[in-house]
Amino acid sequence: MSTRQTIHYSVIVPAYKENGNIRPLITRIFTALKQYDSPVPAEQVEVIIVDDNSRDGSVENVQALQHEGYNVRIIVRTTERGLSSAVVRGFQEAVGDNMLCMDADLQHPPEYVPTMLAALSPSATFVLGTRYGKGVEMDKDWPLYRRVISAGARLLALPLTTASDPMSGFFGVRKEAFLKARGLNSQGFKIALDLLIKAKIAPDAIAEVPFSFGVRAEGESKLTGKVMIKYLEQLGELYWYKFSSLLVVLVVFIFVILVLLARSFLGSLEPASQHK
Ligand SMILES: Nc1nc2c(ncn2[C@@H]2O[C@H](COP(=O)(O)OP(=O)(O)O[C@H]3O[C@H](CO)[C@@H](O)[C@H](O)[C@@H]3O)[C@@H](O)[C@H]2O)c(=O)[nH]1
Ligand SMILES: [Mg+2]
Repeated sequence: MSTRQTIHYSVIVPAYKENGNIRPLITRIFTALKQYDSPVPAEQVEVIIVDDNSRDGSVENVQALQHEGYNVRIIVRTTERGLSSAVVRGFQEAVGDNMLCMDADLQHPPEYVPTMLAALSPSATFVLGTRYGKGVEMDKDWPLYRRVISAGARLLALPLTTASDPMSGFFGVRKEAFLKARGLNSQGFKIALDLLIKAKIAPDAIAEVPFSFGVRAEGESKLTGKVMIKYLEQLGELYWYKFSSLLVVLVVFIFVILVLLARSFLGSLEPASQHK
């Protein structure tokens, strides 16, 4: 049995009404970790499900998995809701220094968990599962409207980060980098983007792991129009966060130029007034 001291890796799974997906998710994660070539030992990994009071049997399901020896626990929130804040809560509760976030619905392949966790290191403080890497593609069954939304959202984030897929919900971060982030936006869906900017992750500290984004195994997506509006609000906040100091410098620069121009203009008028 693992003790807190031996846990170096924490997998955080935000979940809302995902009972049907929990068992396959947990068993597939640990099966992958128990493979002989897994770069990460299964005994060093805990899984934390952050559930927003789904009351769909998820708690009982997790208890059954615990009895079978899986290192998984479930946090049930009753006063808060939302994907990003659930992820932040999971990161705060995590014992491991290497933390991974993944969806419950099996769209993020559990077989990638060992590679994603192993990609984190003191120099690679952020790992991003990317759907735009070499050799991968969105699942061919992904509806066109989702591809269009995803491409548009990605385009709007281009000025903010060099990461190829900052919209991804499959990502990891080192605890020390997470703790540096101030004022995380816990309203939206895009916690990875928020972290990349607010934890000031340098481009060369981002490891990217290409993966193919599957279709949801069970249940329904929670990506609604409201969530998309929240994303636009989040983008506005991040643009301000990142570029407001640049704006101040620009305004000061323009002001100095105007003062210099005014002085030289007034200077050019001076000899004429002296001849009067
Ligand atoms: N605790 C909690 N979990 C939530 C909530 N809303 C969603 N989740 C969980 O968050 C995960 C993703 O939710 P989905 O509803 O499956 O989202 P999606 O539309 O498939 O979006 C995914 O792909 C996007 C990229 O296109 C990602 O940006 C997004 O983060 C997510 O991974 C699932 O495990 C879901 O149960 C919530 O309010 N509370
Ligand atoms: Mg999904």
